[in-house]
Amino acid sequence: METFGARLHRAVAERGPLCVGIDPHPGLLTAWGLSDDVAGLERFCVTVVEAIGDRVAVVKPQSAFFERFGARGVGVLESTIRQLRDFGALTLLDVKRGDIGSTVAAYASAYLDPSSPLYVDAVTASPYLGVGSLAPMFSTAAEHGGGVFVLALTSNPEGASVQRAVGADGRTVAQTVIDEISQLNRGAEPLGSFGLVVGATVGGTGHDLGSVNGPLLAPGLGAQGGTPAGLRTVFGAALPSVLPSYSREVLGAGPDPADLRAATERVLADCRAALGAAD
Ligand SMILES: O=c1ccn([C@@H]2O[C@H](COP(=O)(O)O)[C@@H](O)[C@H]2O)c(=O)[nH]1
Repeated sequence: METFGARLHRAVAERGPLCVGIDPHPGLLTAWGLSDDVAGLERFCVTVVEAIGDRVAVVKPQSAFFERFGARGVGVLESTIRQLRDFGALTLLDVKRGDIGSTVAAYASAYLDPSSPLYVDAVTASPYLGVGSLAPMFSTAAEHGGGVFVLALTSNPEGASVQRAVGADGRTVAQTVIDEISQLNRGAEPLGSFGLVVGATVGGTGHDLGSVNGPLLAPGLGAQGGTPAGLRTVFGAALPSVLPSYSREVLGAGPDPADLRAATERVLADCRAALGAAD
């Protein structure tokens, strides 16, 4: 079975270093001329998937925007995930789960077990009950070729007070997370399956990302003010492992599929240039 790291490595080589988020904000539904209900949600998602699902390496639905419509919204999430798979995109569900280990095991079944209706290639996870509490996600991901992206240095300004707090061993909370994930990826080729979330907005933080050997998801580009040119300051030598992620910057170009594709091509070209990736 091919690991998530290997599948991601191949997808990025084929389609380029880009993740596009599906974040159906109420304001975007309105701007697209859609109703702020399940029918509008469904039309929004089908439009995005049909426009860019066959050309982006990773697509990241944001669970919150589906959950706000209850069971029917989650139904749309399920069908969106299935359609993305049919279009050949890797699916990363941004759901930021974390809990005590026995509950994390249930989250792992929900998202990383291929028999689940919400099965995706990878999820985001929160480490604030301890990275070790996420062990059931790591083991389920490893068993089924999935991936987990753990929050390290988030793009929002409030994150720093927790993530950059210094522990008794002199390391920040974020560096502890980085080091534990690096350990999980040790020896993996061509890339580990366990990633980190590091916002494109955080600037130079002095954290050592050089040994992660896994993907570094960089949200915060575009709408939150992060720029591809700024990625070098954030990631330094780890730049080749960065997976830049945009949501509103691309989605705001809709609803015309040609405009969504043009926005995707534009940000991809910017990211390739910033990462020094080949066309
Ligand atoms: O540190 C983080 C972690 C996750 N996100 C999520 O990414 C998108 C960003 O959307 P934009 O429209 O491109 O700002 C959104 O789903 C966040 O929940 C993040 O922004 N920062």
